[in-house]
Amino acid sequence: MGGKELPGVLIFEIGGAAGILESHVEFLKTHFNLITMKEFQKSKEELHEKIKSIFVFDGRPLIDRQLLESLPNLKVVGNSGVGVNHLDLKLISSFGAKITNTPHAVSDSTADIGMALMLASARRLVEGCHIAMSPQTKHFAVDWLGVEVTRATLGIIGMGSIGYKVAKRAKAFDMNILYHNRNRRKEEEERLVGATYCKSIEELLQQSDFVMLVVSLTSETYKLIGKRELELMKPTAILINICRGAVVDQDALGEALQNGIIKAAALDVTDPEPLPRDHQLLQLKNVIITPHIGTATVQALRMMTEETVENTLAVLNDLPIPSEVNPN
Ligand SMILES: O=CC(=O)O
Repeated sequence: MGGKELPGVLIFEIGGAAGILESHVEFLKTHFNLITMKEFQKSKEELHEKIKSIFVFDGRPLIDRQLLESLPNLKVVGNSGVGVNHLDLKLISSFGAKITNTPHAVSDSTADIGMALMLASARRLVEGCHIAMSPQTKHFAVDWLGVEVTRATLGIIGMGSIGYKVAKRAKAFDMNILYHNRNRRKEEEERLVGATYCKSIEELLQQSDFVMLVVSLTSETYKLIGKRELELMKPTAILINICRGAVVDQDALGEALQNGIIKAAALDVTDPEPLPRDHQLLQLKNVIITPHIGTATVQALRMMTEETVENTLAVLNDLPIPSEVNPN
């Protein structure tokens, strides 16, 4: 006779850019009855009632009131990734569903991208690459110099799990580490030996050679770095953003880069993504932009899926939830 029915999980699709990886499907199917948005849209209420969870990957499926109203037994929305700014947390929790995310899975890969962008910008890797690979190049004439990250001062804004992993990596480069966080992180300071807490962002901005943004996007961090903050930075400083584009006032950043207020910027995130093709940041030589690839590794994706499964099973089985997001 048939065994216990697996809980239904709504997913956007299998494969494609915002879909569950084909290679993860077998593992997921051992725990859940996966229902794609296409199947869901064609289905009747009976199937809606089976859905206990939604897996959100790369911001999809979009969760609005209409979708929530059609899922009477929804218990949990499991976001793959740490940032949840694309979810209406209050709305979801008003339907009695919990929200989870995957902070552990993403921290190494995102910290790696932070270091990669910092090094690439400091050593002008992208410009160098174009010269070395251009069909026009006859000999290597490079009329600029990079700067070294070794022994430079790195200011990290946001000392969560990603900020901490960045700091650990920066230690290996003998960098002097400053950090700002809403709350001082004494435990991290002890483990990092020598990392200095800056109570004010201003102090960090004034002293840093590299400023790395690693905060969540909230109403408090929206355009946290604007004209005033950029003007506090050294003219030789480089800004690296690996969290969310809207943490920076991009118009002010474009102006600052054009007018020599800061030296360069390296961004894995922009607002919107991608930027309109005529955006001023795309015209500047002292900017590197990557297409939000902080978590785009084989390992991170596998761990994100595993962490989402653990969170979801914990909610469904009334067990302690490893990573629950507070809707407030
Ligand atoms: O952007 C990536 C994440 O939020 O994990």
